[in-house]
Amino acid sequence: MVQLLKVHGSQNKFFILDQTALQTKLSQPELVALAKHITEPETGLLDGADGLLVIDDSDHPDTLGSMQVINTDGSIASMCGNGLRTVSRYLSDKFGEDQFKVETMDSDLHVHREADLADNVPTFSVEISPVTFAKETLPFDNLGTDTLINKAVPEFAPDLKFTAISVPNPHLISFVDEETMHSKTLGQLGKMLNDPNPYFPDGVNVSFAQILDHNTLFVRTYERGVGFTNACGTGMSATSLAFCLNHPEMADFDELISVYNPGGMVKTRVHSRDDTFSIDLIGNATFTHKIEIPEADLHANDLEHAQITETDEQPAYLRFVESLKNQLIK
Ligand SMILES: N[C@H](CCC[C@H](N)C(=O)O)C(=O)O
Repeated sequence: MVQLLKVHGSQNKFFILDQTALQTKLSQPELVALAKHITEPETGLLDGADGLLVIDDSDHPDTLGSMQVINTDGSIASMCGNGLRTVSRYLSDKFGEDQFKVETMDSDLHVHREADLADNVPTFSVEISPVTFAKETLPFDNLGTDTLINKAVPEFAPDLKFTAISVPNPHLISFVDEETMHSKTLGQLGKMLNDPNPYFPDGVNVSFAQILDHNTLFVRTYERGVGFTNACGTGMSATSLAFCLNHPEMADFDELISVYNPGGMVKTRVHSRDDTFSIDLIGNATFTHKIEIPEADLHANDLEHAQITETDEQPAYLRFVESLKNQLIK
């Protein structure tokens, strides 16, 4: 029997599979097939999820493992901020370390355990980097510019300004008012830029942000390869950087920024050192279910015999979200 986990960061939900626990690791096609199946709301497990996080060994210095990110459509992402917090907790529990690195597609990222955000809400801080604005790194094209920083793009939306950042997965960000936040614009733009289009050939995660107060945002994201999620860790991180760059009167580098989202809240801290940026993403790493399944069934992508045990962490997380509402209302 093999154990998988169902986890979330700000209720951006994932399944975690640790390849090192298998007699025979799943092949890449088997991993992609499993990701597309297990995350399906109807035919998957536990009403599905926003992706599959695959943990494996790493021989890089100071790392305790590697993370691969597979979206619900089977596409591979170079990074996942909410997911990396849950992978960090898994590796921390497995090896008894609280500060280490995790190998990801583009770089080995520093992670460490933080004090719990609330009772029974385990919390981690993860490094989001490398950060670039160059169009080749997203990639984007046909926008008449090599970098897109707080610029109008009428082709996207008539009266919004946009910022494009890769962290290193691709993000397109716009600061909007309440009415625009709750309009159909985000969904329409997210779909347009993730269907075949002349601007983002690999697609892009699209985030709308509302400035609530000094160092305080609300962010909603339409994710590449997934669609709307409760939160997008790399999206909230990239948006925090855009916040510091585009609204310096409302946001401070090196200070904690509270980023509320439909799934809860995370904190970010944006660092700028001689023209390179990185972001600390701090938030919950909640494990909601343990799943036991025969290894052969995993290879066969057969979920019929999965045995599921719920943990006591989701009620604790919901109490944390409830406490936020009181904070926000003040
Ligand atoms: N959909 C993203 C990957 C997951 C990122 C998100 N879930 C996060 O927490 O950063 C992409 O294709 O770039």
